[in-house]
Amino acid sequence: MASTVPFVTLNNGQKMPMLGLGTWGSPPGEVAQAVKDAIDIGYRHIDCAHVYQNEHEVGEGVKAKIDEGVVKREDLFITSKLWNTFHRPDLVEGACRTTLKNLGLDYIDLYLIHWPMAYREGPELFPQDENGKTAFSDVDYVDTYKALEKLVELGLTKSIGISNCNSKQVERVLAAATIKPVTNQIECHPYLTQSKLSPFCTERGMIVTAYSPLGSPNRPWAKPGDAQLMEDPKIVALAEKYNKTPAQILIRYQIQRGHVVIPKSVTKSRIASNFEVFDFELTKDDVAQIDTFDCNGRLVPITSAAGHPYHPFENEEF
Ligand SMILES: NC(=O)C1=CN([C@@H]2O[C@H](COP(=O)(O)OP(=O)(O)OC[C@H]3O[C@@H](n4cnc5c(N)ncnc54)[C@H](OP(=O)(O)O)[C@@H]3O)[C@@H](O)[C@H]2O)C=CC1
Ligand SMILES: O=C1CO[C@H](CO)[C@@H](O)[C@@H]1O
Repeated sequence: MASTVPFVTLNNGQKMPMLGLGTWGSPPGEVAQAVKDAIDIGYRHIDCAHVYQNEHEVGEGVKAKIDEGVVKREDLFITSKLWNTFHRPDLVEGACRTTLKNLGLDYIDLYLIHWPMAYREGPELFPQDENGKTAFSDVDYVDTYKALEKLVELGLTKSIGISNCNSKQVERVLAAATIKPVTNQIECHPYLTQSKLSPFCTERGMIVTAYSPLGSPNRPWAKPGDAQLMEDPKIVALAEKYNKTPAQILIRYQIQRGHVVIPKSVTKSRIASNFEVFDFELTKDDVAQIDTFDCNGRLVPITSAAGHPYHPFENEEF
């Protein structure tokens, strides 16, 4: 029998498992099996997105485990995200229904605005102008958020939230929200600890979901010679101290900060070992030491959207 994961209670009372399976870059032909393995191991939370272009296969994995009777739909917490080309309020419901169709579900548990920047509406996920630059749209993410609220009323998603929003953007959404965002899903790991944005969100009743917690070694723009978080001697030393793997230290670090964490893997042994993080505790001093590794080392800077008026990491306070 698989072990269970602790939950956080969201600001609407919904329970969210603190550990989930990431699916960005999980390839066709592998991701359905990864989802099935994860559910067998005990994962109950899957992080998806339309732009990952694999929701159909994620859904196959989920369906297989529901059909086998391993889990019921209500045991699972499935997140998806609205891509940047669907921010115009009249496109939001259709985009969510497409995701539901791909996943083979009647509802999702959480729907996020993936980024605050809107891109030109149309069939391409990464539209470009005549100069090869990302083509923007001027839709305000607050208007998009108001359209997400309607999805809750329609029963298409239980909760809604935001992703990649800086503190000013969080404030703007909160000021307009009738239904509060439950989370801000943001990059978080020892090289980018989010020491200001994390408490800023939690003080406002929003959970932080930490993405790229292992340092996203397979991000497509990684260059040879880039620092590898899991190979950092300071993390390796902590792993040796606790007789754990570097990945387990990095996942546990997030959990002890009260963050939800969504490491990605398509490797069964790693999916399993990444789950073995509830049988040990980092000392307060070790958490504080990891906090000092921050070097503003952002791994997902979305430079392709440079110059967008809503780019969250340009001229941000935090
Ligand atoms: N909201 C947003 O804008 C974003 C959200 N995300 C979400 O967060 C998830 C996680 O972030 P992501 O950037 O994918 O990166 P992670 O930090 O989770 O790293 C994933 C990589 O680490 C490898 N890995 C996993 N476990 C281990 C292990 N125990 N030992 C060694 N290597 C390991 C995986 O390899 P392998 O699969 O081959 O085992 C994969 O290459 C995403 O998949 C996505 O769901 C991510 C980025 C942006
Ligand atoms: O979640 C993410 C990973 O994939 C996207 C691009 O393909 C990123 O923009 C995004 O942050």
